Amino acid sequence: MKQTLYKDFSFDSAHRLPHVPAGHKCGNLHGHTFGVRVEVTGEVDPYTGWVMDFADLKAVVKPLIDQLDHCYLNEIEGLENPTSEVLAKWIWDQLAPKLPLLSAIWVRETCTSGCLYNGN
Ligand SMILES: Nc1nc2c(c(=O)[nH]1)N=C([C@H](O)[C@H](O)COP(=O)(O)OP(=O)(O)OP(=O)(O)O)CN2
Ligand SMILES: [Zn+2]
Repeated sequence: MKQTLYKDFSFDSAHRLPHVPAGHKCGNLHGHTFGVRVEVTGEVDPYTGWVMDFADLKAVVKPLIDQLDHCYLNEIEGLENPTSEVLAKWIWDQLAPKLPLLSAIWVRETCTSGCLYNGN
């Protein structure tokens, strides 16, 4: 039986979107408390009753979140245009080699806006 687990993280950072039309508010430097949800999908081990330990998931993801926290995202290699879409794929690319069961990355920029990337 396969099931999907998730763990939520957040970080506070600044960004601006350099490719928006002139006058677009997101071309200005601004900040968000970004939300990141990391999902893994796999078989539930019949003995442990879990796909993987939430603590092990956190141990893999937290160092990356710490790298993004309190920084100017545009200065990070690969995040020169840090839309939610670019950020979700960037996070996927960083985590996939370390999390074989990775099945989705959610990035939330505001209470009402976000992005889902599942590696396709
Ligand atoms: N497809 C995308 N569109 C926008 C992105 C993005 O990453 N991908 N990003 C932004 C801005 O960064 C902006 O900070 C968030 O936009 P928005 O949801 O419009 O923010 P609001 O607070 O104005 O939203 P409300 O509708 O007031 O909740 C813009 N677009
Ligand atoms: Zn923004």
